[in-house]
Amino acid sequence: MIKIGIVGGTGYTGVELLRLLALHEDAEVVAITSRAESGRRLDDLYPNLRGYYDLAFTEPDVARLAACDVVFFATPHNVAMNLVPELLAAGARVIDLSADYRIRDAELWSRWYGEPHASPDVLPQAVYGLPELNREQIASASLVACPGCYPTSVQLGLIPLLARGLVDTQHLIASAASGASGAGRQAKVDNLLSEVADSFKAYGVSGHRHLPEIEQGLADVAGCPVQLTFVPHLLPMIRGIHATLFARLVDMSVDLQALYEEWYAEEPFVDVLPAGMFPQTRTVKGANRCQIGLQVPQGRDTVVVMSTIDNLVKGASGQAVQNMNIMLGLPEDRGLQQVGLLP
Ligand SMILES: NC(=O)C1=CN([C@@H]2O[C@H](COP(=O)(O)OP(=O)(O)OC[C@H]3O[C@@H](n4cnc5c(N)ncnc54)[C@H](OP(=O)(O)O)[C@@H]3O)[C@@H](O)[C@H]2O)C=CC1
Ligand SMILES: CC(=O)N[C@@H](CCC(=O)OP(=O)(O)O)C(=O)O
Repeated sequence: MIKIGIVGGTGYTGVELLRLLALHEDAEVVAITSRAESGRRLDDLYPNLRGYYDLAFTEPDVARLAACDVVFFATPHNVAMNLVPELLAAGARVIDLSADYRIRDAELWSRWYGEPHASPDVLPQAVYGLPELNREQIASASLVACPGCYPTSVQLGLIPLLARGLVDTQHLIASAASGASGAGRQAKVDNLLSEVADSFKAYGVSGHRHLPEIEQGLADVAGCPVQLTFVPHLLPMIRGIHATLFARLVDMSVDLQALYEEWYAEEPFVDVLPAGMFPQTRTVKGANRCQIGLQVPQGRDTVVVMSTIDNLVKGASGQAVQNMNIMLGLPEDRGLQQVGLLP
């Protein structure tokens, strides 16, 4: 059995890791941390997990975590980057769900996150955990930086167009909407039911911290710098991201539907819908799946791609387990065979 530690076990991505790992036949969670709930049984806080775990939350203790084979960080940014060097030195493999190791350039990271990076020396070891791009490097990585939820949906939606050089790389647009669980479990006025329900709004229009992460990934695929206008929105629902992506075609000779179907044909967790069918957040809810639909309206020169994920699964904890499976040489879908919850 692979021994698993989770730092940040009370948050939404932490408890989603626990839900997925409860049915993973090769993994056993042996350490789970929370400073606020230290000493409390996890099935007391999360009764859906009764019968699956006999564990209580503990303080984050590096020695205890270092004894695990794999440590997940389901913490806000600025936590992993302080503890990871010691864990790597002890021989643990780390999967970080936060943003600490997603951006290769420490200065760029600190510009967007507003503080210096605590372990820039470790950054070159980190592999960006988008399996559809980096499967080989993930397999041998000691440190995997899981992508953010918006970056997963946007990159999976645009990769085939950029890899084939079919669109103008300087005028990409992503209009994306997320459910409220994307903001985490911490109490904030903005996430109260009466603030979120029955309304729809854009936020972070002047610059969201996922922008540099998305541009870094898309530039790698395109082989040149790209410019993206990225506008996130908050949707009055709990789970799900719907990204609508716009790009101007510079080559209109390619059958884009066929390109996407071929590009993702072997990918277990990306589903290209048939022509004329468009994805919904509810059909990927609870599943480690990205569903994509595309259209070139009126046959003009703009392609519109719609990409949906569950922010807590393919956008976070499911993708983290997918990365773990790849790192350990297990079948990639182990523990990840959930079907979307409809309705
Ligand atoms: N929610 C989402 O849809 C997605 C989230 N992410 C990223 O995943 C990470 C976790 O997100 P989410 O689960 O939503 O966050 P939550 O706010 O819901 O949970 C955060 C967890 O981290 C723990 N924690 C907070 N501060 C510290 C600290 N200084 N040291 C140790 N533990 C700490 C908290 O427990 P305690 O304070 O008791 O220790 C809690 O268990 C974040 O970096 C987020 O950006 C990525 C993709 C999607
Ligand atoms: C709805 C909502 O608030 N979503 C979050 C996305 C959180 C996330 O996935 O981001 P990191 O892992 O990069 O912190 C936001 O826009 O900040």
